[in-house]
Amino acid sequence: MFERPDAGERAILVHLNLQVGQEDLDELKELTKSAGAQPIHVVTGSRHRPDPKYFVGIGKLDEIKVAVAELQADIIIVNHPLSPSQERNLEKALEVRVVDRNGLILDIFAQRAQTFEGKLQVELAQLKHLSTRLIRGWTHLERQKGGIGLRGPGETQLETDRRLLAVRIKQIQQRLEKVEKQRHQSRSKRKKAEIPTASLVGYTNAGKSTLFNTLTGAGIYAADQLFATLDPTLRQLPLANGGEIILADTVGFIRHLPHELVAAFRSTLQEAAEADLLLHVIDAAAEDRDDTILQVNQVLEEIGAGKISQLKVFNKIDLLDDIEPHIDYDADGRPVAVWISAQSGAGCDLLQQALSELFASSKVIRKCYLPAGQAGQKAKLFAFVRIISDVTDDHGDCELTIEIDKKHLGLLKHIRVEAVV
Ligand SMILES: Nc1nc2c(ncn2[C@@H]2O[C@H](COP(=O)(O)OP(=O)(O)OP(=O)(O)O)[C@@H](O)[C@H]2O)c(=O)[nH]1
Repeated sequence: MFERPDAGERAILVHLNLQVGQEDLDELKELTKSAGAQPIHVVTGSRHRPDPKYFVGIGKLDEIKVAVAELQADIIIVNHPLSPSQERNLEKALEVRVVDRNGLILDIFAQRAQTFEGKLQVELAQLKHLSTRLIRGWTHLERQKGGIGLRGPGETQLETDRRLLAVRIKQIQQRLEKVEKQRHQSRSKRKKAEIPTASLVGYTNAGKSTLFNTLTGAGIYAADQLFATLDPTLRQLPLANGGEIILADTVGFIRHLPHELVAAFRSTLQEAAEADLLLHVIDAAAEDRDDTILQVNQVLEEIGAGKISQLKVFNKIDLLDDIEPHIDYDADGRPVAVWISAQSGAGCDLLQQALSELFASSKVIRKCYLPAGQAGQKAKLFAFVRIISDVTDDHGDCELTIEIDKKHLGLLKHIRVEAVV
């Protein structure tokens, strides 16, 4: 497993201007801090194409070597994906640990994951990342083995490591399958109960968890670090119109989220893909605000959630001078954006109002069958529903077509009911 950087680990960042696959240097600094390390120096350069052996050129390698010695760096973080052999060659040449951008993001995810499922997902992604980096003489698994019965007779170090990895990967996959099944079941139950779901999505650090907490009063971990949330958390949220929805907090998005992570978090992201509404939380004060909106929409496309309707939530307006909380409506009078501060709570009542408006049409038509002798049930129903038709036959059995608010559907649970489209 990865050893994660201890707090304050001194990191030199390496960032090249390449013709393709350009990454953002400021974001790398934020990611480094999120991992608990301290960016002490940046080495930049330009290359037409990465060097196959070291990723950087020989001249740049020397420059990094000098910086490592002078600044007593503990780790090099390269702002690009490295091949396993490039990572190894760099470590050998520089004699410090080298992590690429994907490894860094995996490390942050590993530190943040809080629930059982999140931890399993991260471990799986890490092991897969590691399995591509196993070579003869590689001793990262040294700590994990050595237990009696763990090493087979005549196995080389590499074979043992490979075998242990494969066993662990399989174990985790099996456990994840179980958890995913449970999540699927709980989603189907919610669907059956016709409780609409809204998922909070947004660029990492936009303020999703803070908003989730403000709206639902839950004590979820929110920190000024990227990716504070890795596990979706579900809460019931009563609306101003008397209805209710399920609110789901999801993992923070980021540009070029490593593919192994998208795969690892498939079930978590599925929560967003199956929502009735996406609350797209945006840091209104961020300089690259429009770009983050595009990046999030791109990830949503990738996970099959591109067509779900969105309510944009422009957050952190307390950091802007001239914006008061308000709702933006489209030409049809449908709320499309709400401007709020999740931290101070300003505008959260407007967000509630917008949600009530969006979920206002919660009435459904149902056909119910009441056997004779259940007049009491009928009287109860009359108080909550609009009766569209009421036919009683010779035996006293009754067939009713009713319009009922989704939130009162529970009243029908002891009666035979058919959905009427
Ligand atoms: N000034 C200000 N800061 C806010 C507001 N809302 C959230 N923050 C801060 O922004 C930072 C990120 O908030 P989170 O709620 O953790 O963000 P997130 O989108 O859940 O982050 P990830 O888990 O990384 O996806 C924290 O330091 C919050 O205190 C706000 O309305 N105003």
